Amino acid sequence: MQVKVINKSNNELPAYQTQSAAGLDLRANLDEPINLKPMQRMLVSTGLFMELPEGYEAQIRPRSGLAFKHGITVLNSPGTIDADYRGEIKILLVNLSDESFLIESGERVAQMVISKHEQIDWELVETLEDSKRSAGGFGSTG
Ligand SMILES: O=c1ccn([C@H]2C[C@H](O)[C@@H](COP(=O)(O)OP(=O)(O)OP(=O)(O)O)O2)c(=O)[nH]1
Ligand SMILES: [Mg+2]
Repeated sequence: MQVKVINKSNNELPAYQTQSAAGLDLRANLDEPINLKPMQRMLVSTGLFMELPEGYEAQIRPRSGLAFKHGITVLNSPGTIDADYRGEIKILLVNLSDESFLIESGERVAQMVISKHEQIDWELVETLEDSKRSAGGFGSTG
């Protein structure tokens, strides 16, 4: 995959931490640490620019440990990176705890899953084929 990295303080590419991990951990790439106050949201730089292959997307997701221990999550989770996006990958973090959280440059603050996806063409019809579920939703199965 084509990747351009503009690093401020570290030059590690996002990496899978274990052999079969789905997510590549993303590191904050900062001039100076960010102190994220309770309920504050902030766009965090990664220094990464990518060229995803056509038909692929990347999702920016929270790290469970940060969410559990510190209430730090990705506000727009999962963030969507389009294949034609050429700008810097940014992470929209929010602090849902009642304590400030210090983000240092190089810290792994989120993860990115790269997946194949489809694009559809609409075909307008008058009626849809019925199914056992039909229009039942929102707990209709009990
Ligand atoms: O967490 C994210 C989400 C998005 N993006 C970048 C890549 C993506 O391709 C672009 C647009 O994202 P999205 O479509 O979610 O935002 P929008 O509010 O619909 O903006 P736009 O009008 O630019 O599509 O912003 C990020 O860097 N991080
Ligand atoms: Mg959009």
